[in-house]
Amino acid sequence: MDISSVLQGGYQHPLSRSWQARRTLTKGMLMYPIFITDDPDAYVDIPSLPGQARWGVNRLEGFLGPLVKKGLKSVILFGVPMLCQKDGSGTPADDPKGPVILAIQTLRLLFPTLYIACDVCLCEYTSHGHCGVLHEDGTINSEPSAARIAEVALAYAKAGAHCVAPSDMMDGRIKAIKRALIDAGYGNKCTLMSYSAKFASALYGPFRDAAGSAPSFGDRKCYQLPPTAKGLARRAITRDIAEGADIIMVKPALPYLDVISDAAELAPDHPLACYQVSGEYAMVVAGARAGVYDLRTMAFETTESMIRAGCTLILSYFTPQFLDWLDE
Ligand SMILES: NCc1[nH]cc(CCC(=O)O)c1CC(=O)O
Ligand SMILES: [Zn+2]
Ligand SMILES: [Zn+2]
Repeated sequence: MDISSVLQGGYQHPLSRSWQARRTLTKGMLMYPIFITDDPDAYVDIPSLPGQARWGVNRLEGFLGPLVKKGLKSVILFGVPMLCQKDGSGTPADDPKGPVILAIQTLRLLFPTLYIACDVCLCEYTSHGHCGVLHEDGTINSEPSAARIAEVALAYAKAGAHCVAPSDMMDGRIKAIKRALIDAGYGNKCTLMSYSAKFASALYGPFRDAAGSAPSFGDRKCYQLPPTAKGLARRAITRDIAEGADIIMVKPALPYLDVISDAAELAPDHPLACYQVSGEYAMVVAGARAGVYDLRTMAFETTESMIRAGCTLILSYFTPQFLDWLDE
């Protein structure tokens, strides 16, 4: 064989093959999404998200204690209110007795080393189920939406969140949140992670089921990006950097690896997150159950593809399993 043809043959040992990775998955790269509900003793399985549940605040110690021992470094909280009175501006989102604020305070006390991020959105708390404040005709009213989102983000920062992550997609919200954090003295206490390139995806189904946050009319296509919108995604990433985002996120992950790679090029000096969303997780689990592949192999393959594309942080429902797998 000609020398110039030799490629694989030079790396016959598994260790030398592992050196082909520019970066490998570590526990610190994983952020675990968890659902907090307002019945403090609740533990309710989510059938469309196998292995995931809605948790009451009193259950968090038993749920997360063993994971923190295994090396869990960060979580992102989603509020799932069942008992509250929803309204047009999502008033329960920053209720000081609401599940998210109580969970932040509880987790800070229980696990001093755990990094606590909070999803910030109105859809779980609005009567119409949309992510912002609406005009009378049902269209998004951007300015009051951004102002309201900033109010909620600041309340989470004041409760002790290390990171706020707006997933609403309203224009101008990154600037509004950064301003609100700085003006209230939280500019150097709280990270701002923007769901910058969030696409209108069919893969959010299990999440909406889990969070009870499906819109009561219409869809989210006017504020989430069309799946074909490579250019709009690039503009959103550039805009959010200019508006003060500390971390950029792409969501979903696997069908949008090119966008992750674009983000790595547009924001080379920022941490870059991606969210392997509920439907992606459910697909990987369903395929394994159908015998298409081995679950662990596929979980690693999908996650490593995101790292290869440029991510430094992955929001993953597989986090508890990876804490075991990465020790083996
Ligand atoms: N703003 C709500 C929100 N925040 C995170 C997700 C999706 C997460 C997942 O599917 O795992 C969604 C759903 C949506 O926008 O409809
Ligand atoms: Zn929302
Ligand atoms: Zn959200």
